[in-house]
Amino acid sequence: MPLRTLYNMAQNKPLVQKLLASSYTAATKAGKIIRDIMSAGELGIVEKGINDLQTEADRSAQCCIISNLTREFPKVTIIGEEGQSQCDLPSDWVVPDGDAEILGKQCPEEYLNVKDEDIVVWVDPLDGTSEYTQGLLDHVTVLIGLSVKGRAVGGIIHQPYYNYKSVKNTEGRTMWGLVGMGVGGFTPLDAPKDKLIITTTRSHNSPVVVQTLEALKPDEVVRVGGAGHKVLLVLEGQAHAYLYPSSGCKKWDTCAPEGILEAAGGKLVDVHGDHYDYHKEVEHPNTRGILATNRTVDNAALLKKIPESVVSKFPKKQKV
Ligand SMILES: Nc1ncnc2c1ncn2[C@@H]1O[C@H](COP(=O)(O)O)[C@@H](O)[C@H]1OP(=O)(O)O
Ligand SMILES: [Mg+2]
Repeated sequence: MPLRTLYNMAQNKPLVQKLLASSYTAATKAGKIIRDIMSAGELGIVEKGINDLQTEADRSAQCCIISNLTREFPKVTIIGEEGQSQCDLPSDWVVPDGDAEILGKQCPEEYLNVKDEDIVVWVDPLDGTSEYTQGLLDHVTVLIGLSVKGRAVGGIIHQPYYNYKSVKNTEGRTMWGLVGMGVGGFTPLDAPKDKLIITTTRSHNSPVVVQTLEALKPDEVVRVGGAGHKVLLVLEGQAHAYLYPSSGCKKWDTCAPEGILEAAGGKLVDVHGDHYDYHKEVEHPNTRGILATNRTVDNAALLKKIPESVVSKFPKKQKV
């Protein structure tokens, strides 16, 4: 599409739709940066905490996403995993346009009057950092989540190494979702009937995770890295549920996955069945654990199988 046409199209669109479209192109560019840094071989690994790494790819991908979005949406709050420090955006990391497919959609009515101050964007520039450093590249995702008035309503999951084992020089894939508008870049699928497949952490295991899995008696446990990757397995029916009874994940790990999953008819809640809040003052850790389910799964029925001795370890959401 000619650039001028795309520009005019974007001008007339509501803020949430423009943000989603620009997040799509920013996440895709961040994926290219992540692949380039891996190819160059200088990962620049820093230990942020116990079992918590950061690489040059995390830093550069965040620089690309936050700088591009801040340039276009200076009044929107954007919170990134790697802090808020400003960076100089190289000219070839600038993404001038949003995604044309998203901009071409009809925006649901509920977003028409959403203002800058109603939105918080949660950015995980590289989810699955330990797996990235270990060469488990298909576990890596770039996550940009959109929350409106505290609820996760949509976002982008970009998988920079999608099919990299079979496709030479893969450019990855970029998936989007917005509650009320639908999803794109992938096909949501039902989980298989008559069995239970649960995906959970591979790099942050704990006795509570093991105890909970035993109680749910799954037919199969799929241990992979990254919150984004695990929710993709749920979205595409390769797992019925993503279970993580732990407080390790943060808001930037779950905002985009939750928004896209809910746009596809699934659900992501804490171990008590409550949604997380994503407003700008909220604490970053998801201290109440996670259960995300495929659109065909009865989330509440699965929650009931989590033993009370596990559920009681997690605080309940404070009602306001
Ligand atoms: N204990 C923890 N410390 C730091 N990050 C964690 C922890 N547990 C989970 N995470 C984050 O949540 C994501 C999902 O966890 P897991 O892969 O263990 O299921 C991880 O990719 C990691 O994000 P990141 O890789 O962006 O630091
Ligand atoms: Mg993460």
